[in-house]
Amino acid sequence: MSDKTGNKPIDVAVGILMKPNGDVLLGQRPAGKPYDGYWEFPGGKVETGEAILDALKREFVEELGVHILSASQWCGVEHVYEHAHVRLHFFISREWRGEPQSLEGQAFAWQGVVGVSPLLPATIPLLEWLDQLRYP
Ligand SMILES: Nc1nc2c([nH]c(=O)n2[C@@H]2O[C@H](COP(=O)(O)OP(=O)(O)OP(=O)(O)O)[C@@H](O)[C@H]2O)c(=O)[nH]1
Repeated sequence: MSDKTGNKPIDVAVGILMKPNGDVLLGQRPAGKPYDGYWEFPGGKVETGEAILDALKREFVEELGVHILSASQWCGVEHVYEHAHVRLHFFISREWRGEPQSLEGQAFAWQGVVGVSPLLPATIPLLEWLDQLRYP
């Protein structure tokens, strides 16, 4: 659905890498992007004609040098920011190849109980759902 300004949502593929102990990987948005310095799960915009899972895999290689081997679609969230109307497609991956590297100069951190802050507003509600999944 379009928002009040008639803008169509932008699809964004977002990945939650989850270790066997439940730790998840967060990254900090680099300088120059909207909400720079905010923490998020890695990912990015889906390109025209691209499958969402392919976008997820591409972003992880570009940003972190990580090859996602399998991922399951988890949930979707829509959010209207002042800069964009986004439709976030969250995936959970427990199988990947490679150690995350900071290829775009961003900070990243493995977190159990997520303690990094601030988080992107649309991502905040996810943490409670994620904890229900990780620590039932
Ligand atoms: N990756 C990611 N993006 C999120 C999350 N939560 C959330 O609201 N977003 C929003 O989704 C959009 C992602 O776009 P982006 O600017 O990071 O995408 P990109 O890497 O393709 O950027 P580019 O425009 O520089 O190519 C942003 O508007 C961001 O605010 C999240 O947890 N992870």
